[in-house]
Amino acid sequence: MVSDAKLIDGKAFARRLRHDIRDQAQGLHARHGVLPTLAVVMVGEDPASAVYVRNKVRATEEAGMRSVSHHLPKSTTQDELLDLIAGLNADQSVHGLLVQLPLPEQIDRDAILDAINPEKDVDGFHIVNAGRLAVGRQDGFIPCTPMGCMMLLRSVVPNLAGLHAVVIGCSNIVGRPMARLLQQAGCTVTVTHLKTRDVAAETRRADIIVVAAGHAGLVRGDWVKEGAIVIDVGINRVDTVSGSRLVGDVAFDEVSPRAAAITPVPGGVGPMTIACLLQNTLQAARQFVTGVIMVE
Ligand SMILES: Nc1nc(=O)c2c([nH]1)NC[C@@H]1CN(c3ccc(C(=O)N[C@@H](CCC(=O)O)C(=O)O)cc3)C=[N+]21
Repeated sequence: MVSDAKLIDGKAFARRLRHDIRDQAQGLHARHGVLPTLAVVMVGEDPASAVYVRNKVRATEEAGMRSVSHHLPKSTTQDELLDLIAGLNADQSVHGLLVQLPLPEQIDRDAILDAINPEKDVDGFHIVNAGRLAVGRQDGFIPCTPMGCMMLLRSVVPNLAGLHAVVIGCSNIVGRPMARLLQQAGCTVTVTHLKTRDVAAETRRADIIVVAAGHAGLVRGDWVKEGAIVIDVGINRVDTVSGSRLVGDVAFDEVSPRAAAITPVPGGVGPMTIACLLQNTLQAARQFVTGVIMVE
């Protein structure tokens, strides 16, 4: 691809971050004998989830950390999954723990997320960590995708204070935590959702647009103010004549001439999500070490 100053290279940013994390993980191991460890639990056979889980495991090991993965059949009951989580919560050698979503329909997602020890909740999906973020406390885990988006935004504009940000989508995983983080960074934040009357009217006023709608090509050229920064969280697989490819929620060819900076899909937010998962796993291991030192 031609080098383009406005393209935000999430892949390169994530590579550097993973390199730093590797150094820090080695330091922790050398000083305290603690090898940061991430447990990943997957239930069922969702092919996209299987790819993500494999990528997470590989990235964890490449960063010099340990990974433990558990793959359970689609027929797993909620109680069986809760038992596994209880065991991983109690396992002192495991610092970070995540359950890949989505889960099969017989399992209540919230019951599972609530069962994870919040101090191991490296996805930041536990209600306690969501609550910490909601009230502006700094001691929780921040969900990986919004954390990665903030890093990419700050790489373009270090000081976001006073900017108007529009977040499209209000899921607990991306939109809501994203809005909190932008607000804490001093942005004026609008969150649009399915009931919003005119999403384009909102985005046209935005200095920053973050879209996590899961709708290929939703954001069109004329939705975007000249000079805006556009962060595309969408990952949609679309069929082409020669197979399929990944596209975001932004009509990239229309939007990129107008934007001051824009993330591509793939190679934008996705790689940052995984790098931030490693960052949270390192944080969990550090907090484990601090806790051990405090009780000694
Ligand atoms: N408990 C849980 N935590 C998650 O963090 C979680 C989850 N469940 N369920 C599914 C989503 C999705 N997700 C992605 C991570 C990396 C890429 C990524 O690296 N994408 C590459 C492309 C990958 C490809 O080619 O398929 C890119 O955008 O460049 C994408 C998506 C994490 N998720």
